[in-house]
Parts: sequence; structure tokens; C-alpha cells
Amino acid sequence: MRSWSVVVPAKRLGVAKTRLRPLTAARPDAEEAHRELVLALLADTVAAALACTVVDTLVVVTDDPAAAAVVTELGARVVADEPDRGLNPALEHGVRSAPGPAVAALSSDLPAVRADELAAALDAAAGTARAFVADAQGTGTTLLTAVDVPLRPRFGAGSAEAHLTSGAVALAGSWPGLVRDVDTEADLRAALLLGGGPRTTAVVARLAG
Ligand SMILES: Nc1nc2c(ncn2[C@@H]2O[C@H](COP(=O)(O)OP(=O)(O)OP(=O)(O)O)[C@@H](O)[C@H]2O)c(=O)[nH]1
Ligand SMILES: C=C(OP(=O)(O)O)C(=O)O
Repeated sequence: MRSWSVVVPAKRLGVAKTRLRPLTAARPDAEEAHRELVLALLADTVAAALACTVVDTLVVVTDDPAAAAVVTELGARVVADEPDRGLNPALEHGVRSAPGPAVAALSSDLPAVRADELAAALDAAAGTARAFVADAQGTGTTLLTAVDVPLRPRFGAGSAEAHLTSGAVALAGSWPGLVRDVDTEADLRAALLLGGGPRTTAVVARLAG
């Protein structure tokens, strides 16, 4: 079984996940509630990845002090969000401090991801130079892997197509939590129906109460 380094990107909580803002906008504590929700998504994702038997090192790329504190406590390494030129340069920066030869970039908004499905996807990727898992819509990417070659991340709108065009192999499997990234309120509902992680479930229950 291969030991993977997994890199997870996380913007500052207050500017991340703006499409989830409507969930908290009407509250008097909207700012704090939004940050808590974004942090819960990240923490559930990181906790599942750290519980994955084939993950050796987990690097979170972030400049957010609260996010850094929580993921450090969970067992992740934190590196600064450099060079401050967006998601893909941040991932390449994270990869530089991640031991090879098997590295992966994982979205930070996967509250329903389970350690065993991540392990299955990484096992499926182990024999391939570059591979990816598309999101539930089929347009985005939740996991990109590289073994012995540069990661060359192409995250962003239409990233599944961009990763395919760049030569990465599309992996398919029964990984409902791994593909269920949370961009909108509907995505969040879908993730919770699958069985959301404990932090996201608790924050959503508190927001509802
Ligand atoms: N470290 C780092 N993470 C980033 C950066 N840009 C995006 N991310 C993270 O990458 C993940 C996927 O990005 P998106 O789903 O587009 O997230 P987002 O930009 O926060 O969401 P919206 O504002 O709703 O578009 C999120 O967890 C972001 O926090 C960046 O410049 N640096
Ligand atoms: C950045 C991406 O995520 P999202 O679709 O969550 O914006 C992506 O899928 O490449």
C-alpha cells in the first residue's frame, strides 16, 4: 500500500465559500457563523483524510489562523498561502513541502468524505502517473493525484475537462462522499443526507436551532 501526501487548500475563512453566504446572511452573527461553517467543512475533510490508512502526510495551505490551529490540532502540517496567486499556485506551493513520490490535492469542502473511500480512490490512482476524481456534477474535481511526476493542478471552473485534457486519467468508483463537494446550500443538504462529518453536522444543527 502506497503512502500518500495529501495537500488541502483553504482560503481565509471569511472570503471562502461565498456561495454559502445565503445560509448565514440573515443572522446577526453572520460573519462568525459563516466562518464556523467553512471551518467545519475543512475540519471534517481533514479529519477523514488523516484517518485514511494510505495517507502519510497531510499539508493544509492556508493563511487563516483559526483554520491553521484546528487542522494542526487534528494532525496536519500547515504552510502559508503562497505565492498569493490563487488556488493552483497555492497547491503547487503545498506540494513542495509534501514528501513524494505519491502526492494528491484534495478539495477542502468534502464533509461527507469517508476515510475508506479516499483510500479506495488513492489505491486506484497508485498505478497511474496522474489521475483525478470528478465532482458529483462531473465538471469539477475533488481529487487530483500524481506519482513520480509533477501534479500540474488545473482546479477551477471546468477542471474535470482541464485535468482530462492535461493527460490525467479519470477515476470512477463508488465514492459518494468523495465526489460531494459543497459549493451551495443544495450541495450541503446532499452531503448531510450521505452522512456529514460531525463538525459540519453540529454547526448546521446549531444554525438551524
Ligand atoms: N490556499 C488557497 N486556497 C484556495 C485558494 N482559492 C481557493 N481555495 C480553496 O480551494 C477550495 C475550492 O475552491 P472553491 O470551491 O472555488 O471555493 P471558494 O472560492 O471558496 O468558493 P466560492 O466563493 O463559493 O466560489 C476552497 O476550499 C478554497 O478555500 C487560494 O488562493 N489559496
Ligand atoms: C475549484 C473547484 O471547485 P469548485 O467547483 O468547488 O469551485 C474545481 O472543481 O476545480
